[in-house]
Amino acid sequence: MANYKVVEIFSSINGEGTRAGQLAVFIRMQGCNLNCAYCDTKWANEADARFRWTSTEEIVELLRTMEIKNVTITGGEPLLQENVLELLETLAQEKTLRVEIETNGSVDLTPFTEIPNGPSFTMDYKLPGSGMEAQMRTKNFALLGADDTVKFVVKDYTDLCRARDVIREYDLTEKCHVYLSPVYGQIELEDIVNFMKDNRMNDVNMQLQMHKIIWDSEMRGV
Ligand SMILES: C[S@@+](CC[C@H](N)C(=O)[O-])C[C@H]1O[C@@H](n2cnc3c(N)ncnc32)[C@H](O)[C@@H]1O
Ligand SMILES: Nc1nc2[nH]cc(C(=O)O)c2c(=O)[nH]1
Ligand code: SF4
Ligand SMILES: [Mg+2]
Repeated sequence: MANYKVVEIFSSINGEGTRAGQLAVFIRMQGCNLNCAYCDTKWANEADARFRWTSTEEIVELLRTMEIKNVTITGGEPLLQENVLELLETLAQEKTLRVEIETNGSVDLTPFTEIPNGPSFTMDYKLPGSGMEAQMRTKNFALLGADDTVKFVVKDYTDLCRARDVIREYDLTEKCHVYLSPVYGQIELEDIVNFMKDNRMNDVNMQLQMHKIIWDSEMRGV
């Protein structure tokens, strides 16, 4: 069976997404193909980041003992782990779990969206402020459904305008959940609200990362 490069596993409340505020187990995988200017987990992306090879069975066993329904697989970029499809297929058979993937928008979601009882996806669309927009795979939008989310992490006015235009161009609010989230500490929060009002951004959710409010913003494992 397969092993994965896991840099941390912890339980907390989910600080982001449609299940924000609910207990969740986080499985953070090592490594990423992007290098977003604002990334808050750069430490996990380094090639020499300390990871533990963790098997599918170990993960299933741990989740059973933790008795927490929500599982968020994140990173780094979790969908780049070799054999991660096996992990997702195995977790799909654990009927009590609700699995969510945080993914960076550059990875083809096709094989992962075909899993019966598979996970839900929170896919970032990386905006100009990240420096990574050229890597975005907009074909993924067609694969997303009502349980999935497209998330825009915004740094400034240019990012807000681009997010608005992408939401409109692909009619995202008709397909899935849509979130706007500030790059932590880099944009006035009320500017986001005013932009949403000015642009009549109905069906879009603004969201703050709750864990960075509850704990120190640099804290790991929360
Ligand atoms: C660390 S990433 C890992 C998953 C995947 N690589 C991705 O980018 O979606 C998890 C989420 O945190 C967000 N994020 C990273 N750094 C952030 C920051 N400084 N402020 C707000 N959100 C941030 C990302 O945009 C993404 O939505
Ligand atoms: N509490 C908490 N909630 C989260 N939701 C998404 C996270 C992530 O890093 O992907 C995260 C995280 O790191 N901590
Ligand atoms: S894609 Fe995600 S993990 Fe990778 S650099 Fe960007 S925010 Fe960080
Ligand atoms: Mg995080």
